[in-house]
Amino acid sequence: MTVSDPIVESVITTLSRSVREIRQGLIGRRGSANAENPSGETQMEADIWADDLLADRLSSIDGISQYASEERDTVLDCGGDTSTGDGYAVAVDPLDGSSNLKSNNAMGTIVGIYDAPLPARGDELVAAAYVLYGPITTMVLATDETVLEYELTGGERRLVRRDVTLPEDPVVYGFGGRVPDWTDEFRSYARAIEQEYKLRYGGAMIGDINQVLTYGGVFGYPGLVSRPEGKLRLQFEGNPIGYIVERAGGRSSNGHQSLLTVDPNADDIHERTPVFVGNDALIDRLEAELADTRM
Ligand SMILES: O=P(O)(O)OC[C@H]1O[C@](O)(COP(=O)(O)O)[C@@H](O)[C@@H]1O
Ligand SMILES: [Mg+2]
Ligand SMILES: [Mg+2]
Repeated sequence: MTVSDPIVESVITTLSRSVREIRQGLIGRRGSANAENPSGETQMEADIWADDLLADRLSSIDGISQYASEERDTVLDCGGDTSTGDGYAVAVDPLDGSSNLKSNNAMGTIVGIYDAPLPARGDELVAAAYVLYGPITTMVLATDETVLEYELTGGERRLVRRDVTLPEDPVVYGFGGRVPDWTDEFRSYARAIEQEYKLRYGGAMIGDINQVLTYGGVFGYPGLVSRPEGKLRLQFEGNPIGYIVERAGGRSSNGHQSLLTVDPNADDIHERTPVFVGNDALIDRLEAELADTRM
């Protein structure tokens, strides 16, 4: 099944065709690159390699005017002018959860396609997708029309689920950050959720989000006492995941409002944000618990 927007279709086709190579290329690149990304995190060899590969391929697509990623300081200009509506901007987390390379656990790739120059609000997304490198490789793609799940084999994508929707009865939860570093308000929310649902936390957001989309529930990486802005990045992680979960009938939040309505810091493409996504009722409860912490 192809997407009606030809630029989005080109990005998704290019991503699908690159995934086998990325997966194969992880072998031999599990070590640290002895370098830091702009967020100050140690980069793995595979982070840099996957970023170069995706930058090269996505930036050469007709209609893509900007490429940005977690692994590079600045936005890459690819021709065209996003501000005049001439082309889309792609924001990429080339490998999500790359610290899982060491222990050989799940990882992902995230792509947000914005109809605005970066950094942009999440409601400027026209599509977002993630690839999950699990026992099999799958991709979830959200557009304004629907959410689709594909299996990726041999460079091709095979539709396995149409109109992906969060199940109504939530089952799982997963929260990041060390418990002593949680705020009192978030801890109180987490304690209640723990009594009701099953813990699923794998150290790669994409793996955990895919569980939420499959079983229903809530994923969160909260603001911490030591780092109120949290860990995840708005442009590369929060917005695309918020868009996918909202399109699938759930909600996203930074603790107080939908991630898609947050005005980005124009000077910081790597801005971090608390991220919460999941079933409506669970995000409502979270926002009620955090209401008094609004700045
Ligand atoms: O190790 P922690 O603190 O649990 O953090 C895990 C979180 O950080 C991330 O790995 C951040 O993403 P990157 O690996 O792309 O930097 C998320 O995928 C995951 O949810
Ligand atoms: Mg990530
Ligand atoms: Mg990453």
